[in-house]
Amino acid sequence: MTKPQGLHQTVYAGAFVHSTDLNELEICENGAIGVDEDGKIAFVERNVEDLNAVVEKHGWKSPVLVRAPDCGFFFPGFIDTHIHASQYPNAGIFGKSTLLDWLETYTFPLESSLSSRPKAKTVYTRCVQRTLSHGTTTAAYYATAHAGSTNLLSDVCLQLGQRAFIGRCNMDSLAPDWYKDSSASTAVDDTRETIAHIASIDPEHKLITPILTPRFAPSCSSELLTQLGKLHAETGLPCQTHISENIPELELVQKLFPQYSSYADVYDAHGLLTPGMVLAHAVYLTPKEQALIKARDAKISHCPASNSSLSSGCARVRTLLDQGITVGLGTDISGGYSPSVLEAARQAALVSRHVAMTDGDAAKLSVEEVLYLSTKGGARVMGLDAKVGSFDKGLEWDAQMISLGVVPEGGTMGNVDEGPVDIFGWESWDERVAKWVYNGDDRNTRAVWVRGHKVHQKP
Ligand SMILES: O=c1[nH]c(=O)c2nc[nH]c2[nH]1
Ligand SMILES: [Zn+2]
Repeated sequence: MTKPQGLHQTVYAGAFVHSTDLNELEICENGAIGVDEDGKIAFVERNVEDLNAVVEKHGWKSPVLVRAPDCGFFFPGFIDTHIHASQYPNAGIFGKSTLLDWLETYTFPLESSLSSRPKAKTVYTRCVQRTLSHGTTTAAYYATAHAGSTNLLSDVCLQLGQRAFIGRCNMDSLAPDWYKDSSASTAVDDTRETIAHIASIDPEHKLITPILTPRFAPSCSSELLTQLGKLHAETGLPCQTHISENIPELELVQKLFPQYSSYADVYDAHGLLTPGMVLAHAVYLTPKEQALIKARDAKISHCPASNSSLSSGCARVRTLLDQGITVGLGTDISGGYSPSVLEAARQAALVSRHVAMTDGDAAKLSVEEVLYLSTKGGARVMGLDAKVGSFDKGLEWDAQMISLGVVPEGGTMGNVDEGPVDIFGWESWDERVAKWVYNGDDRNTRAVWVRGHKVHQKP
């Protein structure tokens, strides 16, 4: 992918909402954001009364104008810091299973079946279309152990215009014979093949970046973790894995890696606990592990819907944030049932209230905080905060246009197709945003852009 083709100077006018900090959401009712031909934000104007004067001030001749709907706003694209594209067909299918039996019963058979390229193409195309339609402009994907199908996922993301991190799943241990890497060295060779493929289709990683992906410690030999640690140091590529998701998994790690002091220490000892590492779940981290993660500046992907679905536990997000650890949100399809980061944000808020029932009110996450985690926090987790996550000059235009339903006078049912959020007109802007967080879905996502390119339009 080279310079975006066919872009015009565009002014996005109307309300915009974005996070400036963990606790702070800027809501600008009359804004104008200018996006240049490279898909970058050239100016952000507030309290705009005369749009022509703004355009003139910036010396723009005849830009394209895109207006937010009357009861709507522009919002940064969501960043899903942990999602298994290969598990998308199983979204919602988990019964009463928990992590280790869920992997055996549902997950390995489905992932293994994606050795079929036509099947992988169907699954990946639908997954990317679906997540785009929910406003996900960046996703950190797990594919499968197959290099060929993993490459196909990179192709699909590039073609459909989604910013993505693509990881071939490394697993040479404790998995069925019919679905695992035959050795550490074949696993690394296959991973190198996926890195080379991305270099051939997007050499500058403008949209697609490889991400090293040891599935989790129990499914990797020490030799494989060592080799991936070396590859991480050699290439500087980011890395993702799972950590401390449920109790039997912790016991398994203790059994398999008795020489290490903790789960986090296993990754650390293999050169994998670095600023480029994204650790999903982190439900049962000890204070010592949290301190180690903070010291190494590794990042955490909070996956609340998955943690509830597989009855894994409740991650202590407030504690992690208070330690200064960088946290983002993950849908974790298909441990999680929904491809929507908005749903993950809602679940993060609700799970934090369950935590508050035992730990106290300070654990509660606000609307502002969960929206931060789903955008700017996610960008920091993925090392993208100089590119995306908010509406600041110089960042790329990864954005979604949200519309909320306006209830007509008399309350007729005329416009229920506008989506599940009913705005009566007397709500403050803060309240409108809160209603979107707790009730909204993809029907409210009217259009989505990545690097200035429109990648989804509600039909
Ligand atoms: O939520 C999860 N999904 C997975 O696919 C997986 N593999 C190991 N551990 C895991 N956790
Ligand atoms: Zn996962």
